[in-house]
Amino acid sequence: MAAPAKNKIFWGSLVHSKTLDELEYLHDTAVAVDAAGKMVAIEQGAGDVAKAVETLLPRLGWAEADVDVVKAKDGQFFFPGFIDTHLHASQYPNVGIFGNSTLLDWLNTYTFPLEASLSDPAKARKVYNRVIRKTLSHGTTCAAYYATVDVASTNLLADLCLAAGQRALIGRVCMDQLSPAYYRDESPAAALAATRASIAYIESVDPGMKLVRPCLTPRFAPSCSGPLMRGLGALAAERPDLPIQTHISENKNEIALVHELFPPSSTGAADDSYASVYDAFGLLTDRTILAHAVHLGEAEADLIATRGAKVSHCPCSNSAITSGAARIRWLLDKGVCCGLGTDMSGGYSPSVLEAARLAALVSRHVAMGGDEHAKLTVEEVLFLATKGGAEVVGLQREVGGFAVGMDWDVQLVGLGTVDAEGGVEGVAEGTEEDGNVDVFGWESWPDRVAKWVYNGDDRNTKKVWVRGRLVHERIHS
Ligand SMILES: Nc1nc2[nH]cnc2c(=O)[nH]1
Ligand SMILES: [Zn+2]
Repeated sequence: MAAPAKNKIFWGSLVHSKTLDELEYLHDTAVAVDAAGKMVAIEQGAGDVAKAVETLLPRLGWAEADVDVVKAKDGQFFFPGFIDTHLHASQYPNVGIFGNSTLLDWLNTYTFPLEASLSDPAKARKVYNRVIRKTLSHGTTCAAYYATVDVASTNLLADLCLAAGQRALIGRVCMDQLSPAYYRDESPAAALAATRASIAYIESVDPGMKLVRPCLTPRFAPSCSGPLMRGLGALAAERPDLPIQTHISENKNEIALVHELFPPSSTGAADDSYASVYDAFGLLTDRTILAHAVHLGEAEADLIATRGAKVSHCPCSNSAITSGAARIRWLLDKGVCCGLGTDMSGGYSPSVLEAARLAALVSRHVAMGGDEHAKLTVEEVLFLATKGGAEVVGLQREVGGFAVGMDWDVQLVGLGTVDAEGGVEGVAEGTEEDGNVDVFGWESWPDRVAKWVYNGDDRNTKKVWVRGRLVHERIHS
């Protein structure tokens, strides 16, 4: 049996987003985290870890023996865990396998056969365990997962997230049309019953939805009939505590298909936009996570902003399967809340840091198209990866930054050797385990963070906690 959770005090440098375009650097800072994983005190400027502990213990009424102290080495920093706002756990074995396909042929060729095969519980266990471990090792403390149509394996994903300690939204995929007969819900009623069954199971294994929560998941408009979307809209109204996730406007052929399948005369929508289809079925809400949003028109982007729906930007996937370049600055300027998604396996990388880097690069391609204002900074992509993502998944009060009352969902980042003190014991400077980022010691903190964003990887993610529980540690940390 696992040892009971203890109170903890973390000490060192902390970096997090203050606003979209500003990072805050807190040095010589101690954070007290109670046994439930909540930050209960933040103390700056004690001078060293011992003095910080000495100050905090009597104030909190904690005995020294009941507290674990975790000190970041010089040059290391605590950073909020990443939020992956869109990924398909069931597609993980296919990362990197997409050839020259685009969305609709990619789904039929690569994706549906793999997802269908995960109704084999042994295979699902293997795939889900791997994707959880891999994303944790890249600092993803919270993931908005799509599982498959199959209820049992969807429920298994929730079980495995709980066991590994990863915070997650778990979506049983709803789809009752336009996929092969071997992989779809039999009817709208069957899809709704299966969704309810999965919700009930996930609530039973994590009653307070402390770590995992069910997420209503109409795959995307083309694979859901009108009656299924209407039923899901009704369920969304019945359960205002549950998030909703789907795809929107990723690929031009997909959009043409939506126009064909859902003319406004069939839905009662105000116009023929993709967003209006979801809106007509009650699925465009402030709890809705819309992945991609690449080819939105002006009016539908305004509708998304008005409804308070959120966007998951997936630059790796949008580039890999040549969907297009999403205009994130344009969406942010409209007040649309955005986060980042790896969208495995449309995207090939499990890393939200990579997604941040690609968000910066794709924004430069948008800028090269004529809109200089489109460029996203290091500060902005890190905001999307953490605070923005937290709001996208509806957990902005719990995670995404450092504040009393929030949960300790945090990664410890260590860059290449800074000096004898900051280096990692047993790791020689410039070796593979030292990582891809070389820090010479004269860089400012913003420059170090920029080097991490552009050159970092999982070797820099030394430790990861969710709700105060250590859920990943590199051998050399
Ligand atoms: N990228 C991506 N887009 C989709 N649209 C519908 N299903 C999918 C999916 O699995 N991946
Ligand atoms: Zn997707």
